[in-house]
Amino acid sequence: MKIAVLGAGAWGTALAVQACGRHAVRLWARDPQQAAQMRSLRRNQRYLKDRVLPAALQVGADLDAALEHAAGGLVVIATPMAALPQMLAAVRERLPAGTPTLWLCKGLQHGSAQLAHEIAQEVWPGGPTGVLSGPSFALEVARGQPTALVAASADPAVCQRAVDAFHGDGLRVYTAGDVVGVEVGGAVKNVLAIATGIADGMLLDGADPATGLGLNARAALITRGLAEMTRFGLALGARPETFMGLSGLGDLVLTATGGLSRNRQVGLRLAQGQPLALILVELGHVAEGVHCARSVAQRAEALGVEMPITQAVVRVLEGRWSAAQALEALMGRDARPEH
Ligand SMILES: NC(=O)c1ccc[n+]([C@@H]2O[C@H](COP(=O)([O-])OP(=O)(O)OC[C@H]3O[C@@H](n4cnc5c(N)ncnc54)[C@H](O)[C@@H]3O)[C@@H](O)[C@H]2O)c1
Ligand SMILES: O=P(O)(O)OC[C@H](O)CO
Repeated sequence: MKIAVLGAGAWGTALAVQACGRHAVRLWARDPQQAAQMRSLRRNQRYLKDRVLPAALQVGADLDAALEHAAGGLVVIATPMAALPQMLAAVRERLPAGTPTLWLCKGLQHGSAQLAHEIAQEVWPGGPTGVLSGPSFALEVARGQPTALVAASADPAVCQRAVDAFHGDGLRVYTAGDVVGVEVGGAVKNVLAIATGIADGMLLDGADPATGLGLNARAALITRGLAEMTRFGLALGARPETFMGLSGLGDLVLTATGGLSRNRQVGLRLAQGQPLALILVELGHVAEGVHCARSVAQRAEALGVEMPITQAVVRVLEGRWSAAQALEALMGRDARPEH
């Protein structure tokens, strides 16, 4: 199969590397200098430097050439959420016959608070599109470590194309029809990973500094966070079982506890009092939870869905609350039934 991966960050590079053993893969980088460096060094020095790029992987900065390569095969959009509308518009314009297209980004659009498939409905109504999500640190996939993903689309043929492209060689790709649920899980887990990072980074008198507020607190945040994610998703029309799957509980556990998570790292450093702007510059990668926390909170409020952990993360990110104030607010809430 001919595949174009649009976006040469950590995740796009990892999936391109994984697929190029069996398919003709072309990886598009928006920066011509980065593309040239990747071709000469056979490494993505900026975003995924630990993995040598296989000789078979084509890398370039010509978007037309990448899309032409993928005609009739598969397009994978691996940019952050912010670039999704322009990427979808490019695919629609340059591949008018319609080539199955998946996005990997996890978030809500800043401002409109739209999920990815809602953007696609506007930009490319009826296009053969879907989402590929699930618990997956790029570095582990690039190294060939076992990973399970889920491809969701209203069109089963798009899910099948994702399976044909990526299933095998250490990757399992499950399929689903619940696009809303899969996208909500991917977006909200990033906000919750910031929350657990904050909790794990806080210092409490008499507690082990290595575990911050403690392991009890971390488990409580993950569980109550899952309840928030599920409430929000159900209000948007998702199916409850999706939140027990790879893109819900699976990705939440990975991102909230895994040291490789950028969103968790943001939380850990916020708890130490570091300024957000500095954290983001030093991170050098996108942390989607930072960009979408406010959108999740706004959309939940409009739907009448209570998301106190998300609200607390928004206030800490905006500098309106310290980590200690967020803890006080969450622990001070009235008692209530669990379900
Ligand atoms: N890294 C992971 O492990 C991982 C896993 C699953 C999903 N994701 C999601 O995939 C998306 C990309 O993550 P990443 O880790 O590759 O990010 P990254 O920060 O490593 O790289 C982002 C890439 O997107 C490019 N980019 C940024 N703005 C762009 C624009 N306007 N137009 C075109 N390209 C643009 C950058 O040049 C860079 O190549 C995010 O939504 C992330 O949540 C990441
Ligand atoms: O590093 P993060 O926090 O962006 O998370 C990466 C992936 O989404 C984990 O599945």
